[in-house]
Amino acid sequence: MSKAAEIDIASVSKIYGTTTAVHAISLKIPAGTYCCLLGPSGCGKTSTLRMIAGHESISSGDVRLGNTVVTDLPPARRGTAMMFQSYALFPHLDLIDNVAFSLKMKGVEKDARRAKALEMLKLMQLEAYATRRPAQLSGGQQQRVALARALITDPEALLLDEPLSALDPFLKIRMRAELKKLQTSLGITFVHVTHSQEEAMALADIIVIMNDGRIEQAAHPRVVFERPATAFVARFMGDHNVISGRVISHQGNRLKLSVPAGGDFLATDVGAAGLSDTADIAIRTDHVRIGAPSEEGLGFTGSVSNVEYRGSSVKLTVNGAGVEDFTAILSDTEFFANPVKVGEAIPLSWGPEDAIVLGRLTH
Ligand SMILES: Nc1ncnc2c1ncn2[C@@H]1O[C@H](COP(=O)(O)OP(=O)(O)OP(=O)(O)O)[C@@H](O)[C@H]1O
Repeated sequence: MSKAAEIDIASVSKIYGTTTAVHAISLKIPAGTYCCLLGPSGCGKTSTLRMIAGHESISSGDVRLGNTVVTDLPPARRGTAMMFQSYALFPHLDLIDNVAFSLKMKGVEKDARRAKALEMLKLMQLEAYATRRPAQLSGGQQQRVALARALITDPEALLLDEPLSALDPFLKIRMRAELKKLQTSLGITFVHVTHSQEEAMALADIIVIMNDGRIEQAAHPRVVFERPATAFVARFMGDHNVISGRVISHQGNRLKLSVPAGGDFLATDVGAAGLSDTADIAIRTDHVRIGAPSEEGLGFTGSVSNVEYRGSSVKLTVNGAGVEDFTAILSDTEFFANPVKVGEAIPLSWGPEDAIVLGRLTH
């Protein structure tokens, strides 16, 4: 019953006056995918979403939905529905009529559209409020009405602009699960703009990480986490130590990096890099252990500058070998078996597969 559509974004740019907000991005979002556009404020996520929706003109390039080029189509003829961050509900209508509104415009008969609207409200756990007006709801409830209203049009793709940002933390997590369940049961393509790494990791089949109007990486969350493509992705997703230095040797898939006034580090080149005489490597914080390395370059000795207890884990910050604020996340069991203190000098190490060479975007 679902009618999902692939979204094909081909060399799409957005220029506002003298600002290029989106630089010729290309991306294919397969039909039925939950896609999160993730990145810092101003990176071009919302502009990209609004160009897919048709609420913003496309400066150059094309957007295709299924087999249709929608670049010049108005929003209502694209087969997409957008859920806005500002809920845009009608203040004088009750929830049922708000949600049923687009069906009314399509000429759907009253009982049928009200029944469908009530079904959508039930999906959002709002049936008890069906006869209220939007002003009698909390912000979070209003947002769920907006979601119900977008979905009632039976879109091929639902576009969501920061849909969870107005909700309190508990509701946010509950609604996050609801969104995923909804997307899975409807089977349609969701494109969801978010600032939150955690939200994107929890929801997405594809995370698209944007920076300064460009796509740094588009991949499954596990790939993004395990194989960040660039230093930006590794830093933005967190849980990696990113070290920059000068390349002193590169043999097979093994690279040796020298940090100015510091130590040498080994990393595995997984093929992403277009290497120059400098390189960035990423080391997973949760794969670092206290202890001497098995091989020179797979660890260093440094001074503990901070110890942070996190319940099931402990976060250590260590300075040494020319690296500031190197992070190691140890399990609580591991840490408390041999606790260390601030100011102590400790050896840290990791395995050859835990340090990878990062690529760089060529613009
Ligand atoms: N209507 C506009 N006129 C001029 N510049 C704009 C306009 N809309 C956005 N921009 C600029 O384009 C860039 C990208 O904005 P966009 O809203 O797409 O980013 P974003 O990643 O969604 O940011 P946020 O997370 O803060 O919403 C920013 O530099 C922004 O200032």
